[in-house]
Amino acid sequence: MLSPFANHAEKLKADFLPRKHKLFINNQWVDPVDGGTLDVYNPSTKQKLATVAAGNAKDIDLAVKAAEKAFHGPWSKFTAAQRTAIMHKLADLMEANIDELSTLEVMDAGNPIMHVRHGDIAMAVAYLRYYAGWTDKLFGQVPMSNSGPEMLSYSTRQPVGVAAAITPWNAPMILSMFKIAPTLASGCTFVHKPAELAPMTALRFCELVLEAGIPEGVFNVVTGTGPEAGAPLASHPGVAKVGFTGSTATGAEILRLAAPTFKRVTLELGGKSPVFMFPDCDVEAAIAGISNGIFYKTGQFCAAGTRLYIHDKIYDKVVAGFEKHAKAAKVGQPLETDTTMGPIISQKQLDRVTNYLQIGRDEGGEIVTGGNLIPGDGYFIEPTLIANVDQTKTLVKEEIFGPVLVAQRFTDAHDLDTLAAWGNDTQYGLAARIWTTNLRNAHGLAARLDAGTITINNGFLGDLDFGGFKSSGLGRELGQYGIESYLEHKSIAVGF
Ligand SMILES: NC(=O)C1=CN([C@@H]2O[C@H](COP(=O)(O)OP(=O)(O)OC[C@H]3O[C@@H](n4cnc5c(N)ncnc54)[C@H](OP(=O)(O)O)[C@@H]3O)[C@@H](O)[C@H]2O)C=CC1
Ligand SMILES: CCCCCC/C=C/C(=O)O
Repeated sequence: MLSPFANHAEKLKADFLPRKHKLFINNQWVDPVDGGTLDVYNPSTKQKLATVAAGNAKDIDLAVKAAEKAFHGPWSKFTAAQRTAIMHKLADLMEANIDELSTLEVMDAGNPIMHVRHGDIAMAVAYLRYYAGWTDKLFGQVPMSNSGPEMLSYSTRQPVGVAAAITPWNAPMILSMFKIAPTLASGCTFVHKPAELAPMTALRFCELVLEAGIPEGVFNVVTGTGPEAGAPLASHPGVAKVGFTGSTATGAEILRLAAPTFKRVTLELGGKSPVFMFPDCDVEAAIAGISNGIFYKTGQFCAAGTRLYIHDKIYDKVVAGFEKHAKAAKVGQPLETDTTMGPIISQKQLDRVTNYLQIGRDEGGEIVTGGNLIPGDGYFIEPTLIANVDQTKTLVKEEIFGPVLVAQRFTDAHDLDTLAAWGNDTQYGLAARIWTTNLRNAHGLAARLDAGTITINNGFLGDLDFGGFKSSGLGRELGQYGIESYLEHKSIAVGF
């Protein structure tokens, strides 16, 4: 069946993709100073998609200087209402181009079109509009004075300055938007280093920025590698804030790079999120939840529920149910609208997943379903469930970042403290999922778990902020907390 998105793919192949892609600095498309390039590949075909510029420290310096100038330029005179209006205009442009943007992101990152079109990109538009509503709600305070009527104290908030974003390949547009929207709402300016494996929507987005009329220097994109472009951005003295999503190891490096100039840093890092399934839960809903949760982005999702703790009474039913969903899943070309799961992003990531599967086997794990590569053009692998594991096993502790679940049993003999201790027994604390209709189990376990986002009878994310405990990160994105790190607080005391 020809995908209704195929015409967008053809148009992109004929026009946007073959262009000489440059860096976007000061509202201009510019060549990188040293002229480097990087090839970008489609993970579902292994074919070259495009060639982009490989920026380095010199280009980062130009971009940060443009952003610094813009921070003090016309952008600083924009009223809150004007920032709101321009953000809505950008959101309108995203909506007008949503099928094309979604198709481009699918070709670049490999996630299924229906997830990208109706999930990632639609949500990115929603987050842009959400933060457009925050521009005039960034209040300071006026306390009752401790010093009596002789003094008036008040606080104000102001944008921190240049905000850098360093983003990964698994959800390129939405993870960028987690940073773009609060940047624009707060009045900061922006320099973005997208992932070298999937930078194409970040570049197409710059054209919408131009069309929306965002002033020069406010929004800049430097493509390139982590060490060559990401590191100089994270350490640049002109940058006030770094928002990073990616691996825990690189997050630690970002903190180190940002420390000498005391940048505000938010990190959204890895996860190994537990899923607790109690016998009183809606078992079919829970099976659908764990299945969709691991099909989503082929398990390359930081908050994926990957460690199952299933009550003995429903264990066999859940495992059989997942197997049925896994066998029925359509793993394949992500531009086809009935595709359930796309490819892994690259050979390196596929090797990482298969290496973990081998470790799982070597440590005595039983592959209940999946475990095999799927022959074809891209980096495809079956959704996999591994049983016969316990807390000591590598696959229960480490982030795999692929479509792999590990399952363990619990019984009535295990109390909430024991379950929470298992849940908390990793370096991570990003998300946790609880399936039960018992209020005591639901809220009692949620209270005991160290995780930034806990869902109860819902397998995805919540409506509030997003971020993690422990090695899963620092700070929060989204919601009210998500804009805090883009603002400084200033306390002013007036004597009479
Ligand atoms: N939390 C999440 O959502 C994600 C977690 N991961 C985890 O990370 C593992 C490895 O993936 P990987 O792509 O290497 O993730 P990284 O954390 O290395 O990459 C994320 C971003 O950081 C950049 N980067 C890399 N090194 C540096 C550096 N020294 N200074 C500044 N920026 C840098 C990358 O650039 P470049 O693209 O050039 O590498 C990319 O833009 C995955 O298997 C998964 O476990 C990965 C992606 C997302
Ligand atoms: C439709 C909402 C998608 C949210 C994706 C968030 C991804 C996070 C990550 O993997 O870091």
